[in-house]
Amino acid sequence: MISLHTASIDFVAYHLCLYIMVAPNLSLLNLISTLVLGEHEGGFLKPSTLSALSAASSISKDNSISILLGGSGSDLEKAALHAASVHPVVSQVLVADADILTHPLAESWADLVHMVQKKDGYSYIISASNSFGKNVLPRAAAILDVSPITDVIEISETHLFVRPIYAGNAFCTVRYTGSDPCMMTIRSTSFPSPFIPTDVETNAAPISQVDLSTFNKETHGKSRWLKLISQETDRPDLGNARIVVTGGRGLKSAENFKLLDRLAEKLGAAVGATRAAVDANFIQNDLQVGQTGKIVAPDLYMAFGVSGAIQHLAGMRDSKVIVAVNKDADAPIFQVMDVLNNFSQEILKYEEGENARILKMIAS
Ligand SMILES: Cc1cc2nc3c(=O)[nH]c(=O)nc-3n(C[C@H](O)[C@H](O)[C@H](O)COP(=O)(O)OP(=O)(O)OC[C@H]3O[C@@H](n4cnc5c(N)ncnc54)[C@H](O)[C@@H]3O)c2cc1C
Repeated sequence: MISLHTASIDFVAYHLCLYIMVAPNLSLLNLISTLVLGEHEGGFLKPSTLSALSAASSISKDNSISILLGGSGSDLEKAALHAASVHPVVSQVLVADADILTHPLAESWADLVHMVQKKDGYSYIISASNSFGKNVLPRAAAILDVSPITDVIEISETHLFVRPIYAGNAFCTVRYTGSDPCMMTIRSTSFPSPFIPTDVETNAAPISQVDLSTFNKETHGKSRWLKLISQETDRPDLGNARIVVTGGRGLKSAENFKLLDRLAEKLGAAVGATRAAVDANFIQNDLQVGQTGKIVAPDLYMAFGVSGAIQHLAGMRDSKVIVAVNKDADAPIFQVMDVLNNFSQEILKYEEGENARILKMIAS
């Protein structure tokens, strides 16, 4: 039985009335909240997650941003501390401590995202457009019954986004009209992170554990983590390198590709390749740049024996300065290059800025 005292009815009526008067103005309060799917390695957030944060912070300055981290052990704890202090835009860090979340398996991660969203009701869920985000986010979106927007390169308004189509040959402006959450993957190269860690003591965001009591680890058996095969290298990561030297089929052999290695060594650059070079076994496929490879936007991109097919340009056309070395004057790469293959002459002409210094260094 429910019995309400008249005074309490007055109290409820008063507050209901107050709510109705205030409700139309709720939009002015701008209650935007964003969940960023965080990746970490060695106890630090990966640069791709910093870019996702940068994108989240560009939605609105009143955005309350949470980072979701998964995994276990000391790496997770350290990464949570890093996330909490990486920048004041981070409002909280959510930590899901479970072994199954250590690896980027889509089934378990998508279930986690679904669970967190059901509890906290975010307006946006953002991930970098890399193998992790491309794997997890669409699956989570399907479970949440919303349509994700992929490869966002610009956030024009809170629900207006720009993304490339036709392998980067056209840009499409998309308005999201669906219900919350608006889910998107962003191109890291379009949201460079200006974040530097803040003072851990004074600016750390709160860290909370995600309640995993309803997270059924047994239902995630459709895929299984086997192992990670990675090459130990001192070179910068292809996706984040400031300089990339790329070889195409024009290099003609794996032996000639080693010349690129030596150049990359000298410049502190990453080596890239075209699909034709990969298919010809000149180099391993994780170095492929392009539509079906990595997307890069370094300060300097040097293409040796690369024709410049649209599928390749899709992965590198946002590079700041493009140098092309090719014997065919009609090669499409010359439509996007800044410096011609007649090296030494052009280097002399190219007088300005940091890139000129780099080019002169190559020439010497
Ligand atoms: C669905 C799809 C996805 C694809 N995804 C990608 C992708 O992600 N990345 C990618 O790169 N490609 C991709 N491709 C392949 C792409 O279409 C091209 O085939 C490929 O990029 C060509 O590579 P290339 O420039 O090395 O080879 P080629 O087109 O054979 O060009 C070789 C170039 O070397 C030059 N050359 C030859 N000898 C010399 C010399 N001695 N000195 C200087 N220059 C010389 C030639 O003039 C020529 O321009 C994709 C294709 C499809 C259909």
